[in-house]
Amino acid sequence: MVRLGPKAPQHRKGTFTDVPQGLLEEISHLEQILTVPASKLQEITKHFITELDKGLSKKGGNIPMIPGWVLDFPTGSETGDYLAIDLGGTNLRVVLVKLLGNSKFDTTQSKYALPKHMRTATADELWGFIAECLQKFVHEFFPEGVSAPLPLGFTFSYPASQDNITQGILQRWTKGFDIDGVEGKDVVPMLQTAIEKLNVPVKVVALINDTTGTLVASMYADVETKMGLIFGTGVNGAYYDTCGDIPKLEGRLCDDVSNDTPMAINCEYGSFDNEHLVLPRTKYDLQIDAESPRPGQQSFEKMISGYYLGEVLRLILLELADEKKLIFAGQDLKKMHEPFVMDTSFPAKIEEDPFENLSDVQDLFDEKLGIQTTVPERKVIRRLAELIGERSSRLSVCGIAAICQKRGYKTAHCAADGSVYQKYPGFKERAAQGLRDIFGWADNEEDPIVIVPAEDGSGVGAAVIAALTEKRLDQGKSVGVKI
Ligand SMILES: Nc1ncnc2c1ncn2[C@@H]1O[C@H](COP(=O)(O)OP(=O)(O)O)[C@@H](O)[C@H]1O
Ligand SMILES: O=P(O)(O)OC[C@H]1O[C@@H](O)[C@H](O)[C@@H](O)[C@@H]1O
Repeated sequence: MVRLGPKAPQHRKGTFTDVPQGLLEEISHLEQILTVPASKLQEITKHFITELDKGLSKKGGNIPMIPGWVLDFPTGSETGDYLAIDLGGTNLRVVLVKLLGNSKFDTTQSKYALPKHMRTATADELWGFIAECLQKFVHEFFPEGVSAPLPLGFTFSYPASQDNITQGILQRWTKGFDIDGVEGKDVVPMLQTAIEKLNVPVKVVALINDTTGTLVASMYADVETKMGLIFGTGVNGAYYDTCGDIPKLEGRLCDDVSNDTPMAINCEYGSFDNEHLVLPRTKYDLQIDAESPRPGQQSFEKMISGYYLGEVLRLILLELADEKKLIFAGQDLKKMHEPFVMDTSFPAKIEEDPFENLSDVQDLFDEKLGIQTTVPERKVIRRLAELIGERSSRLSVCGIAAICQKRGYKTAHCAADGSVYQKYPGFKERAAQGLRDIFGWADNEEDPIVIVPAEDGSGVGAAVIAALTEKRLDQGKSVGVKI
């Protein structure tokens, strides 16, 4: 049988014969609560579809389903020079995009790690940090200065409501952010003020979510693109609906917009199942939620995204060591008690260890946590990382399947970005298997719906959306609700 598309990763060949019975029993319990069978994926997807519809209704629901005011498909012939910034959960990027037309583009970019304290800094510190990064970038790449302010596409990777493309009212912080004075406010004037304070010749012309940018950038380069996806610090999906299928926009659209006018939707589906009806949450997920700055929010994201995967592993290991005294006897666990001390590269590196004695895992725990591990303990650590990684990959595709079934896509290129998609070992193969388990495709055929690497959504996507917006404004067309 020839199976096309990625295959599930090879499990370790080693055995668990040297693992003590008590620990074996714990592992089999954890395998039970962390494994998501095909039937469960199908049940979750079914509920996901009703939640997507609810988000577009007048009444609303758990999933925000934010109209992104991108009312045209990219043609691939957009041209011009645009600046873009991308405020993600881990990094700030500044990108200069030259749209060359013919689906081609050239980018120049700089990446600035968000200072660790930024999640709980003041609003002025946040906007000031971004304006300074912009100032450095413009000084470096435009040393002679500019004749007119550079148009900027501002990619803001948080749920922001928009009545038009140059507005973004932050609904709530996610990914552990908790900065006062921003929620409920329009972030565009805040950034523009900070830019003007430093006399940086830049004007914000569009506010974009990174996932909408991913959708548009990928469609600019590949017309088969049906959705943009982020599996990074956070998780999200974006796709094009049509204005006539968005009940909550009824009576709010301008005359130049008809029922079949496309509308990019920033789903913000990290909040899926905040009512806890279908997701198989464990006590570790409940603890992460309770201890987060926004308990009760982003239930789906907290089970699967980059910001949290290492934390799930840490909580389980801590329970096995501290409470059950089954591992790390006599070790100093002080470091391991630090919340979020394990970022997602931790389980990723554990799953990547190619050695049967897991010597890379030994080094990781020794260097990062000061913990000496035995071979049986490392085998348990490895199995836990596999369970957490596989659960994330499989749950992650429920949003993809729900959008495809809602829109009736029989085939699709689903453009994905983010470090978990790009770097987490086995994510791609496990995600592809999850889609097969949901759709039950025949074994001897190519997968009709595939996850493909996205184009640079927060850079090129922001530039293409800025170009589409400028074109609409030049034609006197609307880019927001009826005033
Ligand atoms: N090797 C890795 N494998 C999987 N995830 C990783 C790896 N290294 C870092 N990460 C996670 O990826 C997330 C950063 O995602 P990325 O998409 O690069 O940034 P952003 O979310 O700011 O756009 C962080 O949560 C980090 O824990
Ligand atoms: O690119 P990042 O930082 O991983 O963000 C992914 C998603 O993270 C979610 O928490 C945000 O609400 C979304 O707006 C965002 O798209």
